[in-house]
Amino acid sequence: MRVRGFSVFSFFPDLLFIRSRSAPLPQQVQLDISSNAWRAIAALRKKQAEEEMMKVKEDDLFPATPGKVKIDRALTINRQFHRCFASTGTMFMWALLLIALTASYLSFQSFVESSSKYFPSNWGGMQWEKQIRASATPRRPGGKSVLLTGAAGFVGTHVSLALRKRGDGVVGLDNFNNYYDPSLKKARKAVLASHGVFVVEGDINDGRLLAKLFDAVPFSHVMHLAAQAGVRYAIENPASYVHSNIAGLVTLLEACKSADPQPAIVWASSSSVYGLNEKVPFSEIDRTDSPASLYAATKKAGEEITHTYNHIYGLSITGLRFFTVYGPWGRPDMAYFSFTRNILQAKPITVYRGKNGVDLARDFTYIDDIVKGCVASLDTSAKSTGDGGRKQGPAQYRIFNLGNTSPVTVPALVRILEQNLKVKAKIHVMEMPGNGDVPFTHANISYARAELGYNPTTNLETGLKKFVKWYLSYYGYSPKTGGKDSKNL
Ligand SMILES: O=C(O)[C@H]1O[C@H](OP(=O)(O)OP(=O)(O)OC[C@H]2O[C@@H](n3ccc(=O)[nH]c3=O)[C@H](O)[C@@H]2O)[C@H](O)[C@@H](O)[C@H]1O
Repeated sequence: MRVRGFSVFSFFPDLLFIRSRSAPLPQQVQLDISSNAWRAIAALRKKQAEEEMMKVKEDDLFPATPGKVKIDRALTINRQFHRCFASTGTMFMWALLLIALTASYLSFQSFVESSSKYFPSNWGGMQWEKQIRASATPRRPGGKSVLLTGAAGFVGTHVSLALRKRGDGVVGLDNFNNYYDPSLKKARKAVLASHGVFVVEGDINDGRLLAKLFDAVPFSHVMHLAAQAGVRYAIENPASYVHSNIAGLVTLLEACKSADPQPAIVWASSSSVYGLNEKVPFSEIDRTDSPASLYAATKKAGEEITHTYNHIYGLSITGLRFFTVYGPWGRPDMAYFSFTRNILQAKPITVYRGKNGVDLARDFTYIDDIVKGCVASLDTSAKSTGDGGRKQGPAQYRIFNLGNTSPVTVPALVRILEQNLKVKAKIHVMEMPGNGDVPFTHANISYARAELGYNPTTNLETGLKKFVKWYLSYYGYSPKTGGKDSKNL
């Protein structure tokens, strides 16, 4: 109880008074008490003795007889009130309580303010709402009104454009984070804007923003593509996967479940949920309980979480397991993209190899095929059955593989790039590090074929040719300068 050589009781003898009424003070504390404090205590004790005397007198004046019950009760309340506040010690306790309450209120206020600071509100206002509504309005009879998260991402941009081009209304949402070059995301946004798709800059974890969007527009569908992607980056930044792929997903589902009408939801899961599964090709009914990365684990968690919202709230859910999607406007963190950049800059590339020298293989799937699968999923999704946040009947729940059904090894991918770029790669081969990769992926797409009419038609040679063409034109690569005039390389 000592503060820098002083006793707290020296400053607040009432504290000691309160303490002394209940139990004797430890010797050390008693020694610390100044004579002023003792004088104050003596005065307080005298006052307390007088109060006790008063109490005895009142009890004598108003004995508890049947005829005087009313007066007794009133006086007793008065007396209790008096006792409660008369002692300075008790008053001190009330003051402490008041201070504590005020402090908790202020800290709550600052928590609320800091939460809204975390999600900068560069949204809202009449003009903003007008843009949202215009972008969400379909331009064909029976057109959909889609909220598309991750709209400035690779798959998000392509799906938004496809929907807009056929006359659906699309409002994009993207947080433009810096997982990879945000200028590429801004460039995609500009393309979308030129086609009349408005992209809101915001985070799927911002429940206020989501509520505002659903207030402004009765979205018929949500295409949820916002996520923390990348398998190996989860080693570096695990929290970002939990933030986007779990917390963000739940915040979005909460908004969807409360929306009126409830939208049907189509969202991006991943081939990585098959993890260490060795049965090929991977089928939707295969086990998915051995993820090899945190990314895979969060996508698997997403499948379970969406199932819960389907079961409890009647949300219509379609999960799409994408298989290593590639193409123009792609993701710079992916192998085909970073290999292209390095090959053009005459830098070495690292090609991982599996156990026993076996080449790694992926069921690389071209973006246009994926877009067709996404649009078909929206078109075949049933309505959600919930109303006013409550389920009114069973709702649709589906999961589809969207792959290409023809895996290609990573060295074969490099050879195709070399042919298209007309440059020989400097290849550094190393054993696959144990950081989340799986040796191969291979999709069985018969379910998607039957239900969605999904039919991938682009092989890796054709797809990479289109990618390289886009890459060279986007980055302004000129063979004459050896790429030295390229932007963002
Ligand atoms: O289908 C998915 O669910 C995932 O697909 C994608 O993951 P991956 O299949 O791992 O693609 P990607 O990184 O292009 O590596 C391709 C191959 O190159 C090998 N690889 C990679 C890098 C390198 O430097 N060297 C190398 O050999 C590497 O070992 C691998 O064998 C998405 O990124 C992911 O977000 C998710 O959607």
